[in-house]
Amino acid sequence: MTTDRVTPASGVNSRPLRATWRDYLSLTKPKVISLLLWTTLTAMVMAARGWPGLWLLTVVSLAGYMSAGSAGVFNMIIDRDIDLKMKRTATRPTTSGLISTRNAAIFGTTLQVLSFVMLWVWATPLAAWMSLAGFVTYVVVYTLWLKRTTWHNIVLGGAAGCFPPLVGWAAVTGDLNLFAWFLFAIIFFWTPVHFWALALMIKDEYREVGIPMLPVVHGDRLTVAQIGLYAIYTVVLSVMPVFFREVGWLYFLSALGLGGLLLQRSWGLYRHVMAGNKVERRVAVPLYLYSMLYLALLFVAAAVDRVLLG
Ligand code: HEM
Ligand SMILES: CC(C)=CCC/C(C)=C/CC/C(C)=C/COP(=O)(O)OP(=O)(O)O
Repeated sequence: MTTDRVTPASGVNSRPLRATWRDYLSLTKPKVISLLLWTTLTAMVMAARGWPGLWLLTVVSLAGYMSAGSAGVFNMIIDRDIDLKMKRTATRPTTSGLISTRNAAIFGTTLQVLSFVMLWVWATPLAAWMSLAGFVTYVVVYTLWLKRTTWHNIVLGGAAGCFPPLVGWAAVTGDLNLFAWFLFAIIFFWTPVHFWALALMIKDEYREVGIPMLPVVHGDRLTVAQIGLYAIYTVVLSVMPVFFREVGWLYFLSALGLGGLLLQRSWGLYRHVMAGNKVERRVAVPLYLYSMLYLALLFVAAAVDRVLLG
């Protein structure tokens, strides 16, 4: 049973601990959201081919944060049993009982409802629907359904993280074009590279709690091969918008340069593991960290290109 209040484990001070706003904020996974929001805001600039306006940027940033944050809250409620057993997640307020399930659910619901209304009223209804679709995909498709049942969880459930650029695009134009769907697809193929590089390092924790992540189910070799494949898909897909004249040479060169580094790091990890070595942090961490820089810079390049050359 989770409670609203917990007492310090030491027992020295019996004063009950109360959750602060920082604890509630931590339920929203702020660091992950920073990159999700980055893809939303840069997509807005791409859609507007310029400055989308301070008001719209502010509304979408706030509402986007609240929607993705709400998804994080429900993910932490649903997963509190396994989060409790993994070192990385054991201290989350939902697992320690610092924030009760009921309070977390009220918080998450409030964020989602407010976000939907804000996007509907001050952006566009399609932006509100796209945001809700991201929420449902993360909470229902990924967390409730796929995460515990199949190693395809990341590829299919990862679609959740592809919605933020659609939210941004729809907020500016009221609809979605082919280029917006390219942005969706780039994140779709990027996600396995991002996550499996990390999963290789924390697979023992996933094994212990019975989560069928790819390295747990099929081992390191197949995982690095899949990472390499998805890195190739990502890079190929990232240059395709150029051939549809959606972006120009500035983006093209950036996508090739950034993509080249993604392939190089994936190849390094592949060779390391295929040579019979155990996965080491010094080869997996750089790929995991670079994957985030890659996505952030690729989206900047597309935005700058469409503003300057569009
Ligand atoms: C199925 C999809 C995804 C899974 C399973 C996943 C999983 C993870 C995990 C387990 C971490 C480690 C966080 C920690 O240390 O607590 C992480 C970090 C991160 N992820 Fe993802 N991720 C996914 C998609 C995304 C997407 C779509 C984005 C943004 C576009 C993203 C951005 C980040 C960022 C910025 C971090 C670093 C956070 C930090 O330093 O604490 N992730 N991800
Ligand atoms: C538009 C919109 C609302 C989109 C929402 C998309 C969203 C919140 C994506 C987050 C992806 C993510 C952090 C997955 C990790 O979950 P996990 O359960 O595997 O990680 P954990 O073990 O750290 O909890």
